[in-house]
Amino acid sequence: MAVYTDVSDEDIFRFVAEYDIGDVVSFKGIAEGVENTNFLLQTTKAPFILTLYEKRVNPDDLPFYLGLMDHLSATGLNCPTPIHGKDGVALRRLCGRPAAITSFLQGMSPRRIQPHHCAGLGTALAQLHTAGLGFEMHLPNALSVKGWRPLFESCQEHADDVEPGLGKMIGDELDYLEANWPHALPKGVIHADLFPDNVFFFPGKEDVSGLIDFYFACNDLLAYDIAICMNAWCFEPDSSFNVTKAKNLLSYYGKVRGLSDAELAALPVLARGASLRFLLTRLYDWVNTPKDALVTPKNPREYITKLRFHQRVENASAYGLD
Ligand SMILES: Nc1ncnc2c1ncn2[C@@H]1O[C@H](COP(=O)(O)OP(=O)(O)O)[C@@H](O)[C@H]1O
Ligand SMILES: N[C@@H](CCOP(=O)(O)O)C(=O)O
Repeated sequence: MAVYTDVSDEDIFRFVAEYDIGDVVSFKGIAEGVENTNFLLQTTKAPFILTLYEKRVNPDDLPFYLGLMDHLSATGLNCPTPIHGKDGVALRRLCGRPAAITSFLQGMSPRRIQPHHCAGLGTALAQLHTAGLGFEMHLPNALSVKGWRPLFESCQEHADDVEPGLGKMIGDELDYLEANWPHALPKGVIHADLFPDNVFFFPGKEDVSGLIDFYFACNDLLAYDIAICMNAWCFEPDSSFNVTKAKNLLSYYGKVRGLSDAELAALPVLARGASLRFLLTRLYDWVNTPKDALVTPKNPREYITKLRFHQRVENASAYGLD
């Protein structure tokens, strides 16, 4: 349950009066999500999402996230549009926290991922990367290769509690990635957390209906975002890699934004990096989340398996490309 901050009826009536979005009809907490507090807000005009930004989001980064959603919406990408108050301001405060209202997106995240979902994802991801090229603000990725070692050092002593030998495995992998990271690949705005829960489809339709949760978005290598998606979408529940899903993701991406030979060649190392990034944040949460916390931490072991798979990959043909 991710409602960390309680908002009273009086608070919400007062807050909504600062906008031109009609009157409150209903207002309820959303259980899904882990980072922020989200409410579904129905007014006399439309449904909206109200988000209160919790401790893990750096308030200094919020103008980037909201500005990016404004920018992407203006290009026609279907993502939450920040709603500006009567004074023109989108980022406000509610119950002591930074807060914003965004448009509500119709659609559902897929429960059982099928190969056609990965095709739709590939198209949507390339459209996002292309649309992001015109966005002028800049936010470096705090969770890219430079950030991984300090993150590991903050939880290293507990790594072997998750799996014996994990500390050494991560240390060796960090050495490899720091020496081989492909810094010169094309850069731009990436979503950086485009897991199935952040991608909506209409039932029975192949195209993505919308993308949400831009609160890890940043500037980094575009192909690194593809590697994150490959990990999140192309492994089966039994941990096997589904090459058809990967092929769909990569080939539909390539129809919108062509991938260079250098990007394709770098996919195995990028996929190793993407595995390590989520292994580390999950390991950190695993050892730092109190037993009675509202949200159950995600299992780091899933990303140990994914990392091992990519360590054995020699080139991008393992991902279904000729
Ligand atoms: N703009 C939106 N339109 C529709 N539903 C949304 C929107 N934003 C968030 N949600 C709902 O709220 C849930 C949590 O949102 P998310 O941004 O993933 O939270 P967190 O950042 O805390 O992980 C989503 O799974 C979705 O059900
Ligand atoms: N996708 C991350 C956790 C972040 O979750 P989200 O609800 O903000 O998308 C993971 O799987 O480790």
